[in-house]
Amino acid sequence: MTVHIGAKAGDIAPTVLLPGDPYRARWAAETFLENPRLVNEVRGMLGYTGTWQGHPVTIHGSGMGMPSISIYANELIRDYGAQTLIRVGSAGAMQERVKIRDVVLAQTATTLSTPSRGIFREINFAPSADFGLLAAAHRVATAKGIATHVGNIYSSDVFYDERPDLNEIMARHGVLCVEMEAAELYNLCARHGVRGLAVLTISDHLITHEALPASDRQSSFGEMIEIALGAAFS
Ligand SMILES: O=P(O)(O)O[C@H]1O[C@H](CO)[C@@H](O)[C@H]1O
Ligand SMILES: O=c1cc[nH]c(=O)[nH]1
Repeated sequence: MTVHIGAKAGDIAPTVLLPGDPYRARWAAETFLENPRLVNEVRGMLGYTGTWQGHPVTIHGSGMGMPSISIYANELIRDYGAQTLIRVGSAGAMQERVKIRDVVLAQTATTLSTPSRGIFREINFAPSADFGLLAAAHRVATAKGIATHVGNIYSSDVFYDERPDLNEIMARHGVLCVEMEAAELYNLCARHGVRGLAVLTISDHLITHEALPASDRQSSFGEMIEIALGAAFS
């Protein structure tokens, strides 16, 4: 057990999927895993472990924002030995060609700052996905006929942004979408030498202002879960 995860040693699989929403963790575990069992509910941050095609998998909420995912990713890696961490999250599209419900594979994550800034100081570290996982996710998606966008995303500290000029600059530099956790996940995976990837589904559109309801964000993003699971065990 750790401060934030009540699972016993051995209850967490080496492969962990990390949705921001703990209820998406429950939905994904009940929908995609065989024999899912609840292994954590400290602070309501639900975590389930089961198997997928015979492979042990944990699906655990990360909470919203980089400080929150930092807590869970640190404990999962350092205390439970997680080796592969795949964020499965929602995101807001920043390009017209990226549509609602499209899937984005985050090759890199641009930020203004992350919880790791205190370590990196003058270094503009480039948070990047594990290439093997990224390539596998692209192969799995292509084989399933799911079109994906692959590229740079924006990991923001805020959902309600008072700086529209930042979005304009990001969009002009080809950034595909905005979310709130991937950059710090990539920083931590690099630091600890484990594999990290973010697979995202577009839930909002910053240009058209379309937005999916909370119920869809919780329990209708199956394609990204299938891509994440397929990539983890390719
Ligand atoms: O749907 P999740 O995975 O929580 O991801 C996105 O949704 C939350 C904001 O609504 C942030 O956590 C953002 O990154
Ligand atoms: O961080 C996020 C997540 C979904 N949609 C957004 O606009 N921002």
